[in-house]
Amino acid sequence: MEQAFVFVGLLVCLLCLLKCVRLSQYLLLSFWKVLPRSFLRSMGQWAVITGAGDGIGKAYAFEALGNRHHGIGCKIGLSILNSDLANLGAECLRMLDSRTNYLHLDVMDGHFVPNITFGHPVVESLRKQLGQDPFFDMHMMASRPEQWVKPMAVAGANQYTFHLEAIENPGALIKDIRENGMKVGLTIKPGTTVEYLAPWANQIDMALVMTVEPGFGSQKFMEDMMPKVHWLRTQFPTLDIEVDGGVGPDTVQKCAEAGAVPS
Ligand SMILES: O=C(CO)[C@@H](O)[C@H](O)COP(=O)(O)O
Repeated sequence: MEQAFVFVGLLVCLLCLLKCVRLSQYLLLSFWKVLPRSFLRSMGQWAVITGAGDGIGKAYAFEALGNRHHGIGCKIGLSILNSDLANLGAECLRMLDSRTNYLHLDVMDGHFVPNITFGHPVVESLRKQLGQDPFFDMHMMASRPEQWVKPMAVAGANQYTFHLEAIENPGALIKDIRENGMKVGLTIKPGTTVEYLAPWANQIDMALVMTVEPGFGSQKFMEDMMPKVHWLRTQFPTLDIEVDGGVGPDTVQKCAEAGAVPS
């Protein structure tokens, strides 16, 4: 008899716990406006980036590949770098219509990399045109990434990814990004050892492995960067890993097999 009471009590506790979890998820999705609902629902997946280097059509095909039953099962974030920048809003809408999971926005300052793209004013205009839902993943190829945290947050960025090579004190920058309501990404160039990410891996939301020299789209995928992805997956099984540069239908499987998608 006593055991029956204990069993019923445990069952009631389990049901209450389940209700609490569902209530907290509802509250998180309903009141936490920092991230779009669609992204909150997709949290915990893995991201692979492709530019439109081979034309947006091919990138769309790649996006479909990523979401079809090819066993890849990761998020696809199309880079806007190679799109028609004179029609950026329309190009972003086309990418969103192709069901890209998020938009990868490449910010280049002409100093950290030998190229210039756009800054927070463009981000603000895109946010106004595209609405609050699309997730903006900012790839900051800038020498002073600490300078742009607040302007990008105010403009409507959701994730702020900075280069380890560009900062003396990643911890302070990580703190500032979070205090400005954005997720934190940390990235390394092909020439940087992946182990340098380790001290920060538990403080960030995503690690980005560059598979091209940052600065330009349409470059050749550097397959020798895949051991970095494998190392990250092995050391940090739950960390979001993003691969960026020359990723497309012919290379995405290599990213997945290396660990950009959890086993
Ligand atoms: O950061 C970069 C280039 O520096 C990337 O985000 C590229 O924009 C990706 O374009 P593809 O290499 O896929 O064409």
